[in-house]
Amino acid sequence: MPLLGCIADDFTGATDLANTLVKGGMTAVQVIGVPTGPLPEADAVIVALKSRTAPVREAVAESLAACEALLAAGARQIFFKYCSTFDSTDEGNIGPVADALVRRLDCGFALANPAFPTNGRTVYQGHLFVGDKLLNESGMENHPLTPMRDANLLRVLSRQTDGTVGLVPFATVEQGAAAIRKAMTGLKESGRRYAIVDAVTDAHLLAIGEAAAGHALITGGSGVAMGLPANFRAAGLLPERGAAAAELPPMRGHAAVLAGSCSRATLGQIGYARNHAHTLELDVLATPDVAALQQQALDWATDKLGEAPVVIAASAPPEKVQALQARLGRDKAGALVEDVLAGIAEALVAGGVGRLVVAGGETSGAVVSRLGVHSLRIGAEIDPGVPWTFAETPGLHLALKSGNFGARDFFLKAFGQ
Ligand SMILES: Nc1ncnc2c1ncn2[C@@H]1O[C@H](COP(=O)(O)OP(=O)(O)OP(=O)(O)O)[C@@H](O)[C@H]1O
Ligand SMILES: O=C(O)[C@@H](O)C(=O)CO
Repeated sequence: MPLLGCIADDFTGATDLANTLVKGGMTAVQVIGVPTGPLPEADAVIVALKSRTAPVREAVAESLAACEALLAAGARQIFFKYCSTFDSTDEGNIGPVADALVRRLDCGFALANPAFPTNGRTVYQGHLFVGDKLLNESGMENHPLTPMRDANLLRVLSRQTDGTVGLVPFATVEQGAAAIRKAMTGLKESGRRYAIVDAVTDAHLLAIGEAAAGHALITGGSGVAMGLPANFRAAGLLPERGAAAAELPPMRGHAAVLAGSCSRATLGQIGYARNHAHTLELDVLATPDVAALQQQALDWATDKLGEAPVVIAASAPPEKVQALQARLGRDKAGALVEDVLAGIAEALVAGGVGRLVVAGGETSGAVVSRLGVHSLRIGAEIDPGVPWTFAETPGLHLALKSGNFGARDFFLKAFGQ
């Protein structure tokens, strides 16, 4: 029976959350899509959806179905995981999904906190920063699917919900769990449905987690989950598991990287790989043809597969992404690239790749679905927010890298190179 039931709006976000929980000593399994059968045994079950950019009704329906499955399995608390850069549009999907979960759980209130200080995401006076930049000046304003042009999370969330949004400010968070709990209760009693809670350090996140021990629903990035294992331990529900929580079978097979993220971090990692690994950059704008791009990649990779990774990227800088979107439309452009990379993944795995890194949440969703992966067991962390995972079917080690995560050498470091 899971202690914590999680609903993640994309696949890399799901592994990021699972990673945090495993580091906190919980076992965690990521289930792909709304579960249809019994849930796997783990302290935390994370249902990974591809709902971040889905139509609102679909995102809400799938999230509610996931919630039902988690509650039916006995989950004591529900966690709605979204991106640490609050990726969404004015239509949703963070607000509508959170609204539906608040109603389903009849809790009237939930905190909202995307902070992840280790990866540079902090929230101060309700404003989200990426490193030393406001969200809307961080590169996220150019995101292909969810451009973020406002750093004020009270405003951003207010546009997506029919409820109201309050703030638990830095000065309160600094005072610790009791003060945060009191402030959240006050906001709930005054009719606020959400509280954006400031957090600049991990200590803040631990205090927020402690303050939310009794909450039916928590919403946020993986950071705010840091404090949750301690709550279950304090309640006598979670034994000490230590490193055993992160054990995976031994790695085997060739190594490969597929990149579909166009984030600054991923573009930097591709730049590094260009000089340190076999790297192919597909020009989707020049050849917007799924079969031709797949053939090009597979012909190129065939004599290069081995211990060292081959890196295949469709990623492009903002002007090229915009040009393809102008030609095909935003969704079609994204879907075409996802289709290309999913097909390449399928052929690479059939050709002996057993260790695969995928960069980008939407991209990971497309690849994992194509490979017929049902669930992922979470292993050790490579870089903050990105663990190795193991998929029993088809017997593959996968690392699903959030677009903006990982050091410049991530694509080599993942394989110990
Ligand atoms: N050259 C390109 N032109 C247009 N769209 C592209 C191109 N390359 C990739 N894309 C699309 O951009 C989108 C990138 O989203 P994805 O979620 O994979 O990355 P991300 O948003 O950086 O990662 P994360 O969600 O983990 O933060 C995908 O839909 C992908 O297909
Ligand atoms: O929170 C994050 O930044 C990531 O886990 C993510 O959701 C990227 O898609």
